[in-house]
Amino acid sequence: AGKYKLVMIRHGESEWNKSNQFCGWYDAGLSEKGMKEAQSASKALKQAGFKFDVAHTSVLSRAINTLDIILKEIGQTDIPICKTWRLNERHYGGLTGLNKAETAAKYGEKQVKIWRRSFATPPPPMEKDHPYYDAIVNDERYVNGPTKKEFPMFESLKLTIDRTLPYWNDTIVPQITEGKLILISAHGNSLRGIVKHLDNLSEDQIMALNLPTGIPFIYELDECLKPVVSMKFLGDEDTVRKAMDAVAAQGKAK
Ligand SMILES: Cc1ccc(S(=O)(=O)Nc2cc3c(c(O)c2O)C(=O)c2ccccc2C3=O)cc1
Repeated sequence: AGKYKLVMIRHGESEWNKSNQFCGWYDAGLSEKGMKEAQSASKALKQAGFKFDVAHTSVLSRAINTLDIILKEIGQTDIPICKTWRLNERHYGGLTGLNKAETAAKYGEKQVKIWRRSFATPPPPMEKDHPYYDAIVNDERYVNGPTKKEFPMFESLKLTIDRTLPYWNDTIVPQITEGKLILISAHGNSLRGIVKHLDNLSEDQIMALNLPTGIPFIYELDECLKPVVSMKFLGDEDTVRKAMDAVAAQGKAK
């Protein structure tokens, strides 16, 4: 068993996941299904009996609401919650709001394939005339950052990881080494940054990994924060098996 434990969860399905649109920094809410996923995650966490000291999440409602549902269910709504843009989902730039058909129609299948397979190729920027430009850029939830200079108009997976890891190293790691039990409720791509770093995964390996939504997973770390237990899913037998099969299958997907 490791010296330190850490629990993470990718938020449940959002209204825009359901309609298969690039969500990114648009503040879509959880769908009914997404709320149910958070509820069942709560039961698994309650079962496990974790006593969290602090929680970290993004500034987007779908991750915050997932965390709130969990903390209510396990009766730990009194712990500090740290919200940071650095745990936000990847910013999909000009693709924000587009669905699969619109993306292919606008940019072509070839370009979609390139984007899909690349670690450092960014999507087109979100221009000032984008329907969600003002709502996102002027949102007061960003008063504590990013700065005007840092505010992304698009992100590759590489750029997303590069802005998530400083928060992991500078804020979360010190709390772990102080012995705090931490819960992180975040997004597919910001959690990829943490998992890639912890398990020292390659760019291809992390791109092949799609974390399941709404299923908590544990890392146990040794005194050097090296994982002795990686991505241990929590839940009933069926949920855990499905999650492990899904993650394993993707790893093989070419
Ligand atoms: C909203 C949506 C569009 C396209 C698809 S897809 O079936 O073509 N699969 C797909 C597509 C992409 C991606 C993807 O993972 C994927 O499975 C991306 O990661 C991606 C990243 C930056 C720009 C564009 C893409 C991207 O088009 C799924 C969902």
